[in-house]
Amino acid sequence: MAFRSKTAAQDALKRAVAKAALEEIRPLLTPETVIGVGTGSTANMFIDELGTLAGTFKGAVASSEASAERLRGHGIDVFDLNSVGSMPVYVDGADEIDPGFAMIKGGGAALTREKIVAACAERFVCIADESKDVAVLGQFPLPVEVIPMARSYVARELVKMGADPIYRQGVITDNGNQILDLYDFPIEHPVEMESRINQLVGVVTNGLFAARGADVLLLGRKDGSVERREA
Ligand SMILES: O=C[C@H](O)[C@H](O)[C@H](O)COP(=O)(O)O
Repeated sequence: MAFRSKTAAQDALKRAVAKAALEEIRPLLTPETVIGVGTGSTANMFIDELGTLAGTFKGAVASSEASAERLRGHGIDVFDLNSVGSMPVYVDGADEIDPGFAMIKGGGAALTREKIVAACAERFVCIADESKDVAVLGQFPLPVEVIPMARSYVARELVKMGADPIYRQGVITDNGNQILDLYDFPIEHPVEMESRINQLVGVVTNGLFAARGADVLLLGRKDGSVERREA
């Protein structure tokens, strides 16, 4: 998976929130601490910052093979989630976040592992540039990870729910599954919609992180500042 930002200016905002995230979690890091680490261009910048503290904490659980590789490249030990108990914090980006701290994630197809690792963390720190800050979720297409043989069935069911699912061709998730993206699908009630879509047979999970949203948002502003919001 290659993650790129559209502009150098956007990269600067992501770098600023990545640095802010490191300061946010620094007090939690002890030689016994394992933290959860997300996926994407913003998470990559966080991993690069985290690399400066490699050796001062135990390690990380990664939400994708790509992040695991990057963590190891910085000398950070990567643990299987099954060998780790609760983690104090999970740090990850988002494709959109609303005022209630519900998010759309999965633009990089890592949604399922992200949701699992986030579920095991006491706090979710979302790191994002201000373009991700929206009043209503759904401008960004909502990803739905499906078991390959169920793709057409799930797509038909999603159409009945008023969505316009598009198969993300050529993309296989780290779990060996496929992605349907729901375009032009404004989401007024994210908790209900997350649950409704997840109940379709063949859906592994969807990219709404609403029942378990973020706890802290670090938002990079165009003026170079980082705004901190807490749920
Ligand atoms: O599957 C990818 C993840 O959900 C990312 O956290 C999300 O797409 C945001 O990525 P980026 O930081 O590259 O905008």
